[in-house]
Amino acid sequence: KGARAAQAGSTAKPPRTAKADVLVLGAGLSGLSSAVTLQEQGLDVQVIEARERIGGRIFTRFDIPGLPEVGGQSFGAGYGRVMDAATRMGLKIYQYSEKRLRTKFELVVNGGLMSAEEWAASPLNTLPDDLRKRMPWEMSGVAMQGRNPLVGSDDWRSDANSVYDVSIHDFLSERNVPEEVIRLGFSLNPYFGTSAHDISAVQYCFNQAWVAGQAEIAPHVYAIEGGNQQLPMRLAEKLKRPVDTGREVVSVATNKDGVEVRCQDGSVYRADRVICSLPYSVVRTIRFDPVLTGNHAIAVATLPYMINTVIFLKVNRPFWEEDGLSPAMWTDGMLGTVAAHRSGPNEDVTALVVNPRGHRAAYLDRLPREEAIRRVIAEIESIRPKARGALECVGYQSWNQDPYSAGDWAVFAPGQIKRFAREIASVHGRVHFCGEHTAVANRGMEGAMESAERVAIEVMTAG
Ligand SMILES: Cc1cc2nc3c(=O)[nH]c(=O)nc-3n(C[C@H](O)[C@H](O)[C@H](O)COP(=O)(O)OP(=O)(O)OC[C@H]3O[C@@H](n4cnc5c(N)ncnc54)[C@H](O)[C@@H]3O)c2cc1C
Repeated sequence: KGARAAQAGSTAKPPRTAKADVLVLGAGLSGLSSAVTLQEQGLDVQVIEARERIGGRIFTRFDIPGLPEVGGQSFGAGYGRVMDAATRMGLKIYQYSEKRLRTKFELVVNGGLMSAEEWAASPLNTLPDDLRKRMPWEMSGVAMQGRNPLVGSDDWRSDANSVYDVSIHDFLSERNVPEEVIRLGFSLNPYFGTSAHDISAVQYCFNQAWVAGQAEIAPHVYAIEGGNQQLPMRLAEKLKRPVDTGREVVSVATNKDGVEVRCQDGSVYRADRVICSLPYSVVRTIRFDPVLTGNHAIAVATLPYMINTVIFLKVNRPFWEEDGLSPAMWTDGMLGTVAAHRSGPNEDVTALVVNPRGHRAAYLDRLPREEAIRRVIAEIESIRPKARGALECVGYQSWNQDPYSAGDWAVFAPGQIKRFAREIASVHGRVHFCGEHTAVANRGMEGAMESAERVAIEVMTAG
């Protein structure tokens, strides 16, 4: 409890007692969006939030030049709900420039830089002959090409597709995709899970179908001017009752009169209905009375969350101009990927964003923070000697170590989609569930908004 309070930066406010029609747990995008909708329908809504900050997994570092995003970065042309909400909140959407998106990766294998030609000829490259000239980061696309059985992005939960609910490794292996293609594409810098073995093929197929659908509308990527976190902040400003921050929910009890929610600091809230928007990685630490049951309980207890860390390194000298290479790197080591953050009118590179995922992020999590930072900078300096003395850590977010997310986005292990995807947001008496993990046809921020819409209708139509 102490550690959580310290992480939340909570300022020992006195405990509160309050009552509302609807209590929303969590002031991320899904919780706030459902709260605003229900308020528009005339309900009295109170949102409570553990952190002192609004926005959850949308987190803009307003204090770092260039306003880098620590969480939700960007969105595609099919993010209708996000775009509509941003416009309604008076925010401006801009299109990422080509320059910002297309920073060329340098390849780092075994701790050393390799050009495309060197990679093609390297004994470390054990790809089949026809793929030797392709780069490792292309392998997930190569493997999935022409092999996605999903028709659209909303049929991933159907009975017909449950036969593909095996690991992405087994799915591809059965289709004769070579081991090395699978390893490079799905186990080194995985977008989902920690390796090709612990993630459902349907998860990847769903994502691929969804991304393709976005690109079909328009092949562009967007963000909110001045930082994505402004969207949840503006939504919060619309609420008649201010969001109660620094209140960490520890129990949810339902009786014949309604629901009682208790917080770690002793605050007690009562309401007719509760919307729980917290990630299941956190919900599983909360006491429910009566307890959750069936496949919903299994989902809450076991749904895995991505291990993902975002590290911002301020660049005091453009060392890449000295070694003539791109600042961005794809590595097969501890750093994961290193992206170049561009800001300012000329879109100069002002920071490197190191993004280890899966086992590599978990490894860094096990080190004391100072040591992790030291090793990350030392690793870059070893790969790029001209970077010596040029880097300074200005932000370090391990989403896995953060007690209020306990991971990044939700992912499905093999067999879990078939087992519980359709019951993942079952109504528990007077308690309703939303959040990106419960979305059906979308992912990320748009998934959070989609789930908010569904849960608001659920509450409005409840007896
Ligand atoms: C590194 C990263 C990159 C991403 N990139 C993208 C992207 O490019 N595009 C995209 O669409 N999406 C992206 N996402 C995902 C997107 O940010 C999330 O899907 C979305 O913000 C989730 O919203 P939510 O409301 O479901 O959950 P959350 O934002 O997590 O909201 C839940 C809220 O509950 C609060 N809470 C937790 N525990 C308690 C408790 N015990 N008591 C009270 N409150 C509690 C949390 O503090 C939080 O505010 C990214 C996420 C991360 C982390």
